[in-house]
Amino acid sequence: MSIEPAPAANLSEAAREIVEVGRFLSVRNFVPATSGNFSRRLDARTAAVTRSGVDKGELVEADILVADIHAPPPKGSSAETPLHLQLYRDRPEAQAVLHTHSVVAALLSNLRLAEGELVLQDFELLKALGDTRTHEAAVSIPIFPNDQDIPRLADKVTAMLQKRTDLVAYLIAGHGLYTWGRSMAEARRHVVALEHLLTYELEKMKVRR
Ligand SMILES: CSC[C@@H](O)[C@@H](O)C(=O)COP(=O)(O)O
Ligand SMILES: [Zn+2]
Repeated sequence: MSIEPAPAANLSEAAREIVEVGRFLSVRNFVPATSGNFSRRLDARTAAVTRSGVDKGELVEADILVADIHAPPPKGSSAETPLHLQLYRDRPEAQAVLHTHSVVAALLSNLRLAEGELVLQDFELLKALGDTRTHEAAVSIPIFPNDQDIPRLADKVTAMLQKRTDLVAYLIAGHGLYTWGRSMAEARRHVVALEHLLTYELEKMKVRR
């Protein structure tokens, strides 16, 4: 049975969810310094997105800006806003998008970039991702080379999302993780589960050396 998407949020609910998730991810060291950015869909046309350059563990409501998903990003919003808006266009069911910068996401994506993807398999925790129901599933996480040209990177991600309807996340090499969900709770669960799964994968590489 698939999970019903959470209803779109009003701006103050969305801001509260974003501030809360920022604290949650920051205490786990998933968004060091001013890294990471978050968003929450408001309706079919708009999303709330974090301001650029602030510590994402110390967000306040005024750091949450409203973006039109079909228009250029609002002034002052995250440098990576195009990656969020593109996801709301490509995945109508997406209600929240979270971007984190953990050590394991940056390191493993660097080490495995040449493969173009990580295929996660044989872990019980895979069942925390989307509609995955068994550890026997193979969950693919594409890895894109890092790029300071965010619109160009967003175009590459869009091309991938159009081909692959099964995706729940992607990595940017040496940079971090993007994941999304049908609610903020689901997106947050994806971050936590993926952090563990990436750690398992990295440990597996050490054991096999
Ligand atoms: C502090 S370096 C990280 C940034 O370059 C970027 O990748 C990032 O995640 C945060 O950018 P921001 O513009 O604050 O949303
Ligand atoms: Zn980033």
